[in-house]
Formats: sequence, structure tokens, C-alpha cells
Amino acid sequence: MNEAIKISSLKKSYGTHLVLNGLDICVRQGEVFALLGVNGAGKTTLLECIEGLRKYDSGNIAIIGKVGIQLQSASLPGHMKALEAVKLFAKWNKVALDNTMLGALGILDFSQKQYYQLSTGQKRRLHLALALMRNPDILFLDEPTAGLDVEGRVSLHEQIRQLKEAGKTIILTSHDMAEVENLCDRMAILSGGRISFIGTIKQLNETVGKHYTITIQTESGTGKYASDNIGETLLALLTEYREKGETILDIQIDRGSLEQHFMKIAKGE
Ligand SMILES: Nc1ncnc2c1ncn2[C@@H]1O[C@H](COP(=O)(O)OP(=O)(O)OP(=O)(O)O)[C@@H](O)[C@H]1O
Repeated sequence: MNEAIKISSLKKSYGTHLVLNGLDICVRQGEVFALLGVNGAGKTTLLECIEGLRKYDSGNIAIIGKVGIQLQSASLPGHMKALEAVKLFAKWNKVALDNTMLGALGILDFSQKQYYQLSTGQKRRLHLALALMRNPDILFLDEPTAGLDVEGRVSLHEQIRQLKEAGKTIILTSHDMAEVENLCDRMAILSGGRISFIGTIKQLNETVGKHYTITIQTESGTGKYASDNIGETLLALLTEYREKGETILDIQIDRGSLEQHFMKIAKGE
């Protein structure tokens, strides 16, 4: 598959604080790609470097296609009506209004409302519409569903899926693993200035999926055991408990949620 973005040896510091320490990432055309990491890991910094909004110290970023950006903390003048903003952006970009796109994003429902009157979800949809104005090939979404209720989230997910179907490459940051699992083809986890994992959800599960926690409850207490080989460990534990003459009351085997796996990798454990 062709590349939409190719990043090599990217470094960025704020003063003495090294935030991106030599990143190599390829994003393929037409995929939904997530950037993950704990607060302060450098996701926004990386996005802004790719978008050309922030200078980086060294390395290379190649972008193949037209870019649209939805910033995390975008804002418009409070008294500007939604439709006025849309018309202004269309004029700037020298494009005709795309009523189909505006209708699909639900902008026409609140087009006469002033910006300050819009809900968080309506603002997000408006900013997405503005980002789509130039009909970009590559779309950057910085935490697109943060602060949205369930309905807003579901509707934005549907819009992102439709944009993918229309052939767009989408790069988003998120803290929500369920969202990433639902929407994204691949992801990169940033940790300590480096990429600690890059791949699909399936590959993430395969990488970390063999770490089990076994909890065994007996009359004399509860024992917790970590294992990479569930069959062997369980057999050894059962034999040990039998030899000690302890009656097992309950056994629980926990494979860990995707969220837990992510946190371990993101924290560099
Ligand atoms: N303009 C700046 N000047 C100095 N330091 C900054 C600046 N912007 C970000 N940083 C620092 O760089 C690090 C990475 O910040 P960044 O916002 O890129 O992280 P993030 O992963 O997007 O975090 P979050 O999940 O909280 O949005 C943080 O330690 C932050 O304090």
C-alpha cells in the first residue's frame, strides 16, 4: 500500500526537554491511524510537527497529499454564525460550499446559531466540516471525541468511518482504547520519546496477550500469580496446592484488558 506520511528520525525538544527522540513512522494511504500515549507523551507535538505548525529539531517528514486539520483547542469568534464560518472558510479556500458534506455532518441543523451557542459536539462537527473544506486526502484529528456524550461519539465515529470509505487517510489522537479498537486500522504508542509499539490491535494483543494473572482462593487465603505460559503455570500451581493439602475454592484467570496492555506499554513497563 502507498504511503501517505513518512516520518524518519524525528527529534523535537522544548529547551532541554526531549519530547520526540528519533521517531520513524509510516502511515499508509487510506488507513485510520491512532497516536496513543499517556498525558504529555508528545502526541500533540508530533501531530503539530507533521501538520507543519511546529518546528522540529531534526529528521524528515514527507506528506503525500492535501492536508486538513482539526485542532484540539480550535476556536472561532463567539458571535460568528456556523454558516458564516463555513462560507468564510470556503472563500479562503476558493471552493464552493459542499452541501452534501455539510448535511452529512449535521451542520445545516444549526447553521444560524452563533459559535458561542453551540454545544461541544456541534463545535467539533463544525471544525471537522472546516477541516474537510479543501477536500483533503489526509485528515488530522486531535482527540476528536474528547468531551462528547455517547451519541456525539457514535455519530462522529460513523463520520470517520465514512471518510475512510471515501478513501481519506485519517490520523487521530485518542485516550479511548475502545474508540481505537472500533475505528483504527493501526496505532503507534508513544512512550519516553519513542514509539514503544506500532501495529494493529490484533498485533498488540498478540504482543501482550500471553501475560495472564491467576488468582487462586483457598480456605487459608488468596494467591496471585503472573504467567506467560498459562498451561504450565496452572498445572504446577494445582500440583503444589494438592501437595500442600489445600482445598481450592476458586480460580480466576485474567488475560488483562486492552486498556491494561496499553498502559503497560505506554508507561514503558
Ligand atoms: N510549547 C511548549 N513549550 C514547552 N513544553 C511543551 C510545549 N508544548 C508541550 N510541551 C511539553 O511537551 C510534552 C509533550 O506535550 P504534548 O502536548 O505533545 O503531549 P500529549 O501527548 O499531546 O499530551 P495530552 O495527552 O495531555 O494532550 C509535555 O511534557 C509538555 O509539557
